[in-house]
Amino acid sequence: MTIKFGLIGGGVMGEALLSRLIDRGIYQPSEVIVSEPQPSRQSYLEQKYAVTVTPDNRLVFTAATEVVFLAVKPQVFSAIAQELADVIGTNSSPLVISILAGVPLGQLEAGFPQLPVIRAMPNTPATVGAGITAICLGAYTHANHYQKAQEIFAAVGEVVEVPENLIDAVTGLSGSGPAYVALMVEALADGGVAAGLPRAIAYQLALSTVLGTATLLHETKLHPAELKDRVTSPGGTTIAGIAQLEKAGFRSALIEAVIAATVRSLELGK
Ligand SMILES: NC(=O)C1=CN([C@@H]2O[C@H](COP(=O)(O)OP(=O)(O)OC[C@H]3O[C@@H](n4cnc5c(N)ncnc54)[C@H](OP(=O)(O)O)[C@@H]3O)[C@@H](O)[C@H]2O)C=CC1
Ligand SMILES: O=C(O)[C@@H]1CCC=N1
Repeated sequence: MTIKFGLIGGGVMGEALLSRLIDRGIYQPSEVIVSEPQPSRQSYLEQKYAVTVTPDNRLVFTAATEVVFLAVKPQVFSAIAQELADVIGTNSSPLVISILAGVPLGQLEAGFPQLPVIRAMPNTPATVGAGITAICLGAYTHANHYQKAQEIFAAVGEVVEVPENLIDAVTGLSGSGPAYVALMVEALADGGVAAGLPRAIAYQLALSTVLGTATLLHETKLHPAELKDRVTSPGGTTIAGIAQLEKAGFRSALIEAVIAATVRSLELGK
């Protein structure tokens, strides 16, 4: 069968995408080739997904007819672009999709001259199909490339299109955001333990509270401030907790976290 989808970098995000694309039948395992340097990781991916795995990025690039998906760390992008330089144009001009934080379309298009390129920023809930991905389109893309990227990222959650000048902010918010939320769940559970709850129950309560609140906001479209007001009884427990959060700069900490991650994303592209 023809190899249609090539994945360069079979790490956390590469595997998240790969597993859902195969699960959803968007690509058959026989249509996929993955390059990955680590032998233990190679055999893991080969056994789990029945795809072809190789250490050879050039082979992936030349074999894939539809899409080459870049899921390596931004720091190795230049080395990979150099490694692929003389095979670009020797295959069927695949759509290149990059999820590399910070690496701008300009650099991607310089690395893959004349090829359609899409820069994207997914997030780790993609692993369970609950991700959100922002995409921006390069200069050589057409409607069919946009549709292909939509199809691929819809397999792992929601998709939004943004102009490229917003993608670093997307990275600071939803790309990095799962770590902030995980930290919050952990800290809430710690608070429960400090207040006397057993660890397992504290964790269950913390996780369910975050999940339930997100579902409630999502389904009712309530404004977060409105939900906060509904929980907060006059002279009650919640306002006592909120006063403490405000004293500790909770909102400001989150705002500054998103800004710092956005700035770091911009730095990664320099
Ligand atoms: N993690 C996240 O939440 C998100 C990450 N991203 C972006 O996704 C990209 C990948 O991140 P993530 O999956 O977390 O990172 P990982 O380190 O888990 O995955 C990168 C993979 O690429 C492999 N690799 C390293 N060098 C090469 C090479 N020269 N050729 C081929 N493969 C190579 C690594 O192997 P080895 O381990 O042996 O070095 C590893 O398996 C990054 O650019 C990141 O900015 C985007 C959105 C969210
Ligand atoms: O931390 C990072 O750089 C990557 C990009 C977004 C999430 N993880």
